[in-house]
Amino acid sequence: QADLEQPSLQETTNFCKMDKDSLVGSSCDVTFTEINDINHKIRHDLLSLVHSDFFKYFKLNLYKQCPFWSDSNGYCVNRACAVDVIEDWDQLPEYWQPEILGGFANESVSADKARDDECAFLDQLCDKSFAQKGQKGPDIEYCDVEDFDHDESVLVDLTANPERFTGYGGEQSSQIWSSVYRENCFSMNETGQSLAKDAFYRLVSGLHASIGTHLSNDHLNTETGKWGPNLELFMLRVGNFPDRVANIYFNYAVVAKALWKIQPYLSHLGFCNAYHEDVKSMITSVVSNLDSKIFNEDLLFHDDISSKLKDDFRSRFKNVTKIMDCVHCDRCRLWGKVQTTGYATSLKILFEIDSDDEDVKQTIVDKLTKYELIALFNTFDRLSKSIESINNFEKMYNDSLLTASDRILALFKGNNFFKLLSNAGKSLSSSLKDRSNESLTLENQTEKLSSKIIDSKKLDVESIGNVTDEIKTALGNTVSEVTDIGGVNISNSDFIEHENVTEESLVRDGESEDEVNETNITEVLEKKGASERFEDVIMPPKKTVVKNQEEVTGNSWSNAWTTEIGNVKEALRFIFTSYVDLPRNIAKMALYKLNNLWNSFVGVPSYVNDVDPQEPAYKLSIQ
Ligand SMILES: Cc1cc2nc3c(=O)[nH]c(=O)nc-3n(C[C@H](O)[C@H](O)[C@H](O)COP(=O)(O)OP(=O)(O)OC[C@H]3O[C@@H](n4cnc5c(N)ncnc54)[C@H](O)[C@@H]3O)c2cc1C
Repeated sequence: QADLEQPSLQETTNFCKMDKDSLVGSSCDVTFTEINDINHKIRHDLLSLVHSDFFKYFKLNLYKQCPFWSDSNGYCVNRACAVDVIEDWDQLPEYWQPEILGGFANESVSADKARDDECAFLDQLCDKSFAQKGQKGPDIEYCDVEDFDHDESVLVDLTANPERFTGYGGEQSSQIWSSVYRENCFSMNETGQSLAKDAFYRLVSGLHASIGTHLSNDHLNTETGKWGPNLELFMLRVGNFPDRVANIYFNYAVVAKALWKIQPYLSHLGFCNAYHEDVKSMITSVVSNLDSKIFNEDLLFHDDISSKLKDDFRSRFKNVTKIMDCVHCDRCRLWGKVQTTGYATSLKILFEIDSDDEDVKQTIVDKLTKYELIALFNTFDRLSKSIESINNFEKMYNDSLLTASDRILALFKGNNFFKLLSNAGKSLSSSLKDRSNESLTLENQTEKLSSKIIDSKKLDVESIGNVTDEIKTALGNTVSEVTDIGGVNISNSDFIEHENVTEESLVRDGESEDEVNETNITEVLEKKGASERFEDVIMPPKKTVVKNQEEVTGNSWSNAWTTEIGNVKEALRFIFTSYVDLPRNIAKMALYKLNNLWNSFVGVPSYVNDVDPQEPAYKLSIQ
């Protein structure tokens, strides 16, 4: 419900407002940017590591009863909630087979027996057993490590059951999350509690946010049936809440510090070198990029009083891991169990390996069960994947905020389009200058022509002056409309058909055919060689000179015939020239649109009127 009240993606800028150069937390001497850099370096090796045969199998009891309340209130029936457990032992690689490992002398051993001995078998996989518990000492466990050895436990290939959107939600998951957050109500009121309480909250919130990131990143698009990132969902669950994003980074720092801390003792362990030689080198290359300053665990529980707080912290976190047994969706339960076990292991390493005695440290690491180690590295991988996804989502988010003009700008910049456009602008402006010169010549010609007309026809001086002024204005605009925008010469006049200044326009502008002696105009133009000079001037078809009224009325059939033929010719000419003009018109339209976009981008009004000012160039005679 709270999510429904969230602002829409476009209304929020929280994602961008995060200061990535600030520290991840008061107990972390590392910035968000530094963690991004570390993650970038280790991502590949970490991924290979968790796909290795040692780290990809996890064992858990999927059918354990919820210890806190009756869980008969529902199951997740989606296919996506299901976990594919390993039932067919034969499908495992050869080196996992009992006979290869020498774990079972008798090949006829029953499948059940094999399952029972699975733990022993897995222990034999490595040079050193991770399952030795040693004698009972003080409780240093943050999760129930006995869980893995349960009769009903199943072996799961984590890579075959990715953590992603399952559709699990509603009251059931809400109940789980509120129980998890309720564990954060520490009863003690002592110094340091606020830091511990804060750390506890950040751990569970970071887990919650990391799960939210994965289900948004690997989300089922019900329309296309494809899995992929869903930015809108991510923003609703995580992206709009910088504190949630920060908590993922905090968890990353906590787990990374735990790995850094056990690094010297890991070298003592034989990680299945016989089967996967790279495992050790992959661990080294991941952990060697981590730094002790990434998280300072000493700030949390540093004196005797706080040891009580630590006990409280430990038992509360253990409860969180147990709450995972109440999750109805198996796939969610699997990953909830893996990750809470991973955090529990990190906390054990951080808060219990505090002795100065190297042997004690080594013993604690040696006592880590194989499943704790698997959970630890897989939890680190989950956080690493979350951080990678957050960075991808941020790119998607920024892209979604780009306006259309920004996109064009980015495109132009990326393709060095400005250079091209400026070159185009130069050639355009020079061609326009040429055209302007031609137009000025035309203006002179027209003026001379006008005076000729005045002389020859002794017409009203004023009306001819008007005609000339109109022509001048039209020609003047052609020159003045060359605008310089941001160093790019784009002429609006290019979008105006200035070829319009034709003999026909002279005729039209010069009032009626009666007043302007068309023959004289043509004669003058011919004398001046105008047709050579004004190559781009489209000459209208010669008008049919109507000689006298009698001929017209006397032969109306032939008149109609001539008109129809004229119309057909005109139509054919129109079709033909349309094809010829098509490429040029497309180019002009593109330039026109670009100019409009540019004008709106730089915030100036559009100079070009969308309405075509010209009269149609072709007119059919309808009688
Ligand atoms: C252990 C566990 C594992 C799960 N794994 C998966 C999975 O793999 N795939 C899958 O699709 N679903 C999974 N879910 C379900 C998923 O976490 C959500 O509960 C579900 O998608 C419904 O989401 P929601 O928007 O209703 O709010 P929820 O995520 O259920 O959150 C409830 C309330 O908690 C608050 N909140 C949300 N996130 C945070 C945060 N990071 N920090 C602090 N407060 C927060 C908000 O106020 C929110 O309204 C899992 C649930 C659990 C309990």
